[in-house]
Amino acid sequence: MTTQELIQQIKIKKSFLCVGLDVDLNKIPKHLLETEDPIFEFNKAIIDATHDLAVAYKPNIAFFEAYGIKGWMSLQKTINYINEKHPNIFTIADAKRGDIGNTSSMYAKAFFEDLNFDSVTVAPYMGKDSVEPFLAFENKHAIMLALTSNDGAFDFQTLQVNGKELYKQVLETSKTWKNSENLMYVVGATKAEYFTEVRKIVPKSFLLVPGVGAQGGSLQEVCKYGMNDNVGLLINSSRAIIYASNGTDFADAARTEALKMQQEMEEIMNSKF
Ligand SMILES: O=C(O)c1cc(=O)[nH]c(=O)n1[C@@H]1O[C@H](COP(=O)(O)O)[C@@H](O)[C@H]1O
Repeated sequence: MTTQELIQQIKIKKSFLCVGLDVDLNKIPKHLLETEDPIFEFNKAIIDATHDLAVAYKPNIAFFEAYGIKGWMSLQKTINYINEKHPNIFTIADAKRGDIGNTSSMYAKAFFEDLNFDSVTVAPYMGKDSVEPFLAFENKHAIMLALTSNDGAFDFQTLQVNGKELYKQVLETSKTWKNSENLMYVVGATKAEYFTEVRKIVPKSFLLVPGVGAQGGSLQEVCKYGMNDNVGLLINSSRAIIYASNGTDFADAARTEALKMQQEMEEIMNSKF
């Protein structure tokens, strides 16, 4: 999907919500465990209940890999279901990859060619040649960790390097890489006070923002400092939406939570544009 198409969808749906698919068999409703593929059945129900309210889905690959070959097959069924039923929805493989060039090329093939995701999350620690292979695909995007939502973000990302905080250096350097227009960045909602600085360096880029809901970040604060003229934000919520209920009403409960977020987003968009 192109960035322009994503912007279009945000305008049509009045939403910049990304629903995170972090499926844990210990948390899903018990009746689904009797089906042949509980992870897929869970995802399918969540997607059916929220697709008109969300512009993106983010399966977190760890939650599939944890179940071995079966989990990987559930992932494939999930991405195929989204691509076939809802081709206008932006898909994110949250895999946080990045390795020497030839290895990164294979990771990129796995997520872009085999599974046909629109984007994959990558870690910047190994530098240019570990990220550029993900940028070589037309209409595909690498979403690079810049300032993450967890407490450990302060271990390295905010340390001073060359007289500035490391995350700023990461953002600046990445802009010099080949096909950098295919880059988006992760900035955690729990770090709302940093968005002004981030926007000084990457005013136009899309930011994937996890950390609202279960991690306590504020949608209003993020939008205040992080929104640009095209919205430029994908706000992810995983647990607060998908585990709103663990009863047979789980999909309806997920829809209610997603609707609350979408309505808040619509209000923000109406007041800003
Ligand atoms: O790359 C991510 O998506 C990510 C980066 C980050 O800084 N913090 C973060 O929480 N995430 C992911 O975003 C999701 C957040 O889930 P909830 O806290 O349940 O909404 C998880 O899949 C995390 O792995």
